[in-house]
Amino acid sequence: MVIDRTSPGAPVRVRGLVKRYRDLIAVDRLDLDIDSGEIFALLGPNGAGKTTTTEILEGFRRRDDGEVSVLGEDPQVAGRSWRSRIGIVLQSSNDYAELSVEELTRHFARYYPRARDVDEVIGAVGLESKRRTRVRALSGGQRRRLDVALGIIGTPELLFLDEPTTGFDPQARRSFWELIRRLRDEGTTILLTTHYLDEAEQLADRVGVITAGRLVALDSPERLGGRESRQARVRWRDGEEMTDSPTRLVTELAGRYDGEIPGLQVLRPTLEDIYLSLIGGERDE
Ligand SMILES: Nc1ncnc2c1ncn2[C@@H]1O[C@H](COP(=O)(O)OP(=O)(O)OP(=O)(O)O)[C@@H](O)[C@H]1O
Repeated sequence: MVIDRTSPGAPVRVRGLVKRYRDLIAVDRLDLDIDSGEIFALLGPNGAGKTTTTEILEGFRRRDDGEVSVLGEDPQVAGRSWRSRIGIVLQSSNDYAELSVEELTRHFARYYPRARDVDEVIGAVGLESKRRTRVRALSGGQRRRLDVALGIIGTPELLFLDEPTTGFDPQARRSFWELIRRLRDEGTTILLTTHYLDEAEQLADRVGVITAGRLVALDSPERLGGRESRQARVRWRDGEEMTDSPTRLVTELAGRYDGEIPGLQVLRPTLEDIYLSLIGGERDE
């Protein structure tokens, strides 16, 4: 199914967003644009303001200042039809312990004017074999997958994913990533918050890093924080060197060893290395 977009312009546009909790400034004049059809990952340490920001975008929290437009409307006043165009992965399934996977998914589908096919969605999250199982008998990771199913059943134009793969086994994460890419390819815009940097690397078209309620970096995972121009670490059995030109060093080493360089590794900074340097963390090699 391909999304038919009714609102022109960026699906998410935030200008000067401020949110205070008493004397704590949780979001501090944040500007953010999320483009149509992209996967945008919002990263930041615990307490950085990610949940506050997403919940303001979802219309669940009020802001103190700034402008927010989500699918062309102000989430603070937007109504039911707007809500049916966004998807949120909540931990909803826990509230329906006695329903089966299929019953619950069908139940949610009825709320949406453009619901996806129930069987297709259950298949997409890999729960076919649990179709008739009650929610209370699902494992933690299976429940989370069901939550994802409930978040996408309405064919949302904009999907919010808050730490979606917590508790997934590695295989389930891989197939979840595939599903998310497929949704993006169909035209869904996705806002992802995650503490898994490999997930952001795998999925995100762009990454924004926030600390203390402010956006401190914004770029593609490959370019974030000048990543592509950082030095590489060349490591081999007998040594290690930081260099701007790893190819030249490796060629030289190959000559030195007359062929295979024992234990050769060329290491570029990972997204996690870059992230930690951006938020001021240090990491031992
Ligand atoms: N309802 C609230 N009342 C008071 N303070 C709050 C409330 N919600 C959040 N905060 C504070 O606002 C700041 C931002 O919290 P938020 O939940 O947005 O962070 P986060 O980036 O989502 O963190 P995490 O990665 O831990 O989920 C924190 O210092 C938090 O203690």
